[in-house]
Amino acid sequence: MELSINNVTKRYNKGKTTALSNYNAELTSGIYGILGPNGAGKSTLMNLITDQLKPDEGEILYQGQNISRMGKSYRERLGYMPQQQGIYQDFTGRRFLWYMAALKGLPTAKAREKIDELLSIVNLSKDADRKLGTYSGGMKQRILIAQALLNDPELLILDEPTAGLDPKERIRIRNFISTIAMNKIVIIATHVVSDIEYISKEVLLMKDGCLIVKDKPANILAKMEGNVREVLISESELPEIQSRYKVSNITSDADGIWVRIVDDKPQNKMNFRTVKPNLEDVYLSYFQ
Ligand SMILES: Nc1ncnc2c1ncn2[C@@H]1O[C@H](COP(=O)(O)OP(=O)(O)OP(=O)(O)O)[C@@H](O)[C@H]1O
Repeated sequence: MELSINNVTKRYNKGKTTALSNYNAELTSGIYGILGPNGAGKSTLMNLITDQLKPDEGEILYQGQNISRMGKSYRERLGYMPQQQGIYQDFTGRRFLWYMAALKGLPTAKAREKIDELLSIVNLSKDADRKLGTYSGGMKQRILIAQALLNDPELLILDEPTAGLDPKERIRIRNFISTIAMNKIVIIATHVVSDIEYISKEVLLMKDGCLIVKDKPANILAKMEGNVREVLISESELPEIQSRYKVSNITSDADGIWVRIVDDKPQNKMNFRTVKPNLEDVYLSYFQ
């Protein structure tokens, strides 16, 4: 399986806004985390990969073929979970999956088998006959993932799969995604670092429509080694630290306030100690 994004540029507003600029990436099976702040171009990239938008320049190839020319044979291989918008509140979970199976053209016998299997995988068998309007945020996200899996996709696109969820639900969704990712290209767009930190084969950092980093999380973290520090300070020192450094975390305990900063050469006499970087630190160093 191979998805190639070749020199793709996408503009809006009659060319005045460049949402994606000369984007290049090769993706093979595994989980890819696309990380970037609001407006970085993640949704534009998702819409291009799902062939809902056409590039102004460049092309996207799946197994060497231009996806725009593959039409139905591409859609049959694609599963897409869009950002959660008004989902059919009066449908039960099961009816929603039947409806989506019909839209995807699944034969009835295959749909029946698949719907039961997926309801069980996303742990909604017991709630399948309740209306979606009564589902929690996490249950809605899980039924949306289930619909994206109805056609056994080779390519699974998840746009902000944990939006609006509490930390417990977020962990559950993240673990769930990593269990269904076998033999697929899974692309997760998010601005929540913890969604992808431990499950991604590669992380793609996006800024202003450009791909600025594409690498394994371990390699990205290795490059930050030595640049993340902690220091114990008193409350009165906090404003100066905050104005001088990129602060990635503040915690207080009985001894004072622990501040975590990202900086390669802190110009301060304080007792900084070097700590192991995490992806939050990386995100901060690029996006603050
Ligand atoms: N339909 C549109 N018309 C005009 N400009 C658009 C349109 N869609 C997106 N843009 C602009 O393109 C840029 C990239 O937007 P995009 O929605 O792809 O970013 P994003 O990373 O998905 O952001 P978010 O995390 O907020 O969803 C932004 O400057 C945005 O304002």
